[in-house]
Amino acid sequence: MDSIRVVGGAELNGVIPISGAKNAALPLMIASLLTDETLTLSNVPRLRDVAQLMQILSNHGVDYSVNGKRNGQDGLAGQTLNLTAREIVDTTAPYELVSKMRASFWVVGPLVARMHEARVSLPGGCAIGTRPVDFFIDGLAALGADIEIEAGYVVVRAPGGLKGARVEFPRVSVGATHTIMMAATLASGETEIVNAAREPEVVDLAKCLKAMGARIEGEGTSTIRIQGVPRLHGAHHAVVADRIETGTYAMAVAMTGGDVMLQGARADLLESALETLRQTGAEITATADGVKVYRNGNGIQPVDVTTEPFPGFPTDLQAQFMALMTKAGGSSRITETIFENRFMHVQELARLGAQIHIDGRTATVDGVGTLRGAPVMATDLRASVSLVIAGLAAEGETMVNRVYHLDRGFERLEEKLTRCGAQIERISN
Ligand SMILES: CC(=O)N[C@H]1[C@@H](OP(=O)(O)OP(=O)(O)OC[C@H]2O[C@@H](n3ccc(=O)[nH]c3=O)[C@H](O)[C@@H]2O)O[C@H](CO)[C@@H](O)[C@@H]1O
Ligand SMILES: C=C(OP(=O)(O)O)C(=O)O
Repeated sequence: MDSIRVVGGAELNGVIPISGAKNAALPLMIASLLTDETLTLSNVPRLRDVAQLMQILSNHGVDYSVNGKRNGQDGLAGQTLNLTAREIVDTTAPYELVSKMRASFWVVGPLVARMHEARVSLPGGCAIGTRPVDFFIDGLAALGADIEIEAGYVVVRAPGGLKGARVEFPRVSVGATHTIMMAATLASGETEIVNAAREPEVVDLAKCLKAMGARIEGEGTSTIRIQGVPRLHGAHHAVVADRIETGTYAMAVAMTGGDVMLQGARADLLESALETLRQTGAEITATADGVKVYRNGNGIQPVDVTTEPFPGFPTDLQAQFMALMTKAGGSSRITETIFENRFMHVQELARLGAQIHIDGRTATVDGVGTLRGAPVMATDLRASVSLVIAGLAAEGETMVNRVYHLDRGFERLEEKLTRCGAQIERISN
C-alpha cells in the first residue's frame, strides 16, 4: 500500500483549488437510481470512493460516461459524470462492494422507492464507531416497507410502493436524512422528516432532487417536507464545494504559517470551524474567489472545541484541529460527540511528540513547542490527513503509511500541497 513522505518546516503559500465535496457527490450519484433519464453531475472529485460507487451503481444497471478534459482545464478540475439508470437490472447491493464504504448503503432508499424492493449488505466505511443503521430501518418501515435482516443483508420490500409518513430521527443522521429524503420523493403522499440533518450536503442533494422534479421544502432546517411524485426526470447539477477539504487546508496553513487562497471554497459552509480558526490566530477572509487564510509567525492560541451536527464544529475536522492544537501555546480540550471511537489519530500524533490525554469523549491537548517527524499509520480518512498536516509542521521526515483511506477523500493532495511549497511525495509500494 502507498505511503506519503512529508518533510516538514516549509510555510504554505499559493493557491489551492477546492474540489467538489465527496460527501455530496456520493448521495448525488445514488440519486441517479431514481430516474430512467440521465443525471449529469459536474465538479465531481476524482476519488477512490467515487470510483467504488460507480462500480456499485453499474452493478444495479446504471450506465455512465465521464466527459473528457476540456481545453484550458488543468488536472485539478473536477470531472463531469453522466449517469443513466434506464433499467435497474439488480436490486441487490453485495457485501463485497458495500463493505468498503458507508455511503453505498444509501442505495437502499432509491432502490425500494423505484423498484419496491432492495437487498443491501450492511455497510463498511471509516471505523470510527459502531455506526448502526437502525434509523434507516425505522424510517423505511414508517414509509410502509417490510424489513428483515438476512445473513448480513437488509432486505426491504414495499410491494405496493412506499407511502409518505412522519419520520422522526432520535438523533441527527446525515445518511438517514439523505436516504429517507430520496425514498420519499417517489412515495405516495407527504413525508415529514423531523430532526433532519441540516448539513450543506443534504441541501445540495435536495437542490438536485428538485431539479429532477422532486417536491421538497425545508432542506437546511430540521424539518424537511417531501410531496411524493410519480416519477423524476434527468437534470444537471454541479457538486457543492468540499467544506471539509477547505477546513483541512485552512488548518494546515494555520499550523505551518503562510498565505493561501482556497479557490472556490465557500466560507458560509463552515462558519463555526473558520471562527474557531480565527480564535487560534489565523486570519481568514472570505472573498469572491474563495477563502484566504493567512498566519504569520506568531504563536497558535489554544481553543476548546466540541463537535456537533451542522452548523456546529464538524466531526470530520476534529482530527485536523487536534493536529493544530498539538503546537498551541497552552492546553485545549477537544470533545467528540458524534462518533464514540474517533480518536485513533491520538496515538499516532503522539509518535511525533504530541502530548494528548483522553478521558472518555474528551481529549486534552497540551501544546508542545516542536513536533519531530516519525513513521505513523493512517487509520481512518480524516485521521490520515491530520497526520499529514502534523508532518508538514514537524521537524524532519514523517512517513504516513497505509494511505488507503486518504485516497478515498482527498483529491490530489500531494499535488495541491506541493504547488504551495510543501515537501511531500507519494511512495508507491
Ligand atoms: C459519506 C458521508 O457523508 N459521511 C459523513 C456522514 O456519515 P454518516 O451519515 O454515516 O453519519 P451519521 O450522521 O449518520 O451519524 C451520526 C451519528 O448517528 C448514529 N447513527 C446513524 C444512523 C443510524 O441508523 N443509527 C445511528 O445511531 C451514528 O452512529 C453516529 O453516531 O456524516 C458524518 C457526521 O457528520 C460524517 O462524519 C461522515 O463523513
Ligand atoms: C467518515 C467519513 O466517511 P464515511 O462516512 O464514508 O466513512 C468521512 O468522510 O470523514
